[in-house]
Amino acid sequence: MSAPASPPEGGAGAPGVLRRLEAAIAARKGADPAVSHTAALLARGPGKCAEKFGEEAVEAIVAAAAGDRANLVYESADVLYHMLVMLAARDVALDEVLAELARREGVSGVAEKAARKPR
Ligand SMILES: N=c1c2ncn([C@@H]3O[C@H](COP(=O)(O)OP(=O)(O)OP(=O)(O)O)[C@@H](O)[C@H]3O)c2ncn1[C@@H]1O[C@H](COP(=O)(O)O)[C@@H](O)[C@H]1O
Repeated sequence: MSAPASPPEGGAGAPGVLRRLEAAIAARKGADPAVSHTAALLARGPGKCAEKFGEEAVEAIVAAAAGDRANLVYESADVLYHMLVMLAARDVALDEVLAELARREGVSGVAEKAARKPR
């Protein structure tokens, strides 16, 4: 019997911490908003979750523009958490996003943009 084909190096999966965070967020759906920040956010609806993601992204942008490395790391963690909450609010799995990234692997952004332009 021949050996199974090797998966692409590194695979297309999320690191454990992102997987655990996605599961924690999913588990908070319908939980008591008084004891869970995630539940409180989800209870306010997908629009509010998207708005919070935008606010956190701006905070990361400010840190990056200021060259505040420590704050950029901190705010980027907030961005990732709030992105997962926003996705959960719309029932989009992290795997769907990762599959899109995997699909793009090896496709130059410059070539992709050129292909989109009308001929
Ligand atoms: N990773 C996070 C995480 N990152 C940031 N935050 C919270 O996100 C909030 C962002 O602060 P803001 O002041 O911007 O938001 P806010 O307090 O809603 O203020 P307003 O804008 O509403 O005035 C803070 O309360 C942070 O504690 C997080 N809350 C939860 N998690 C993860 O989610 C898990 C479940 O948390 P709970 O849902 O709270 O049980 C935790 O174990 C963590 O792993």
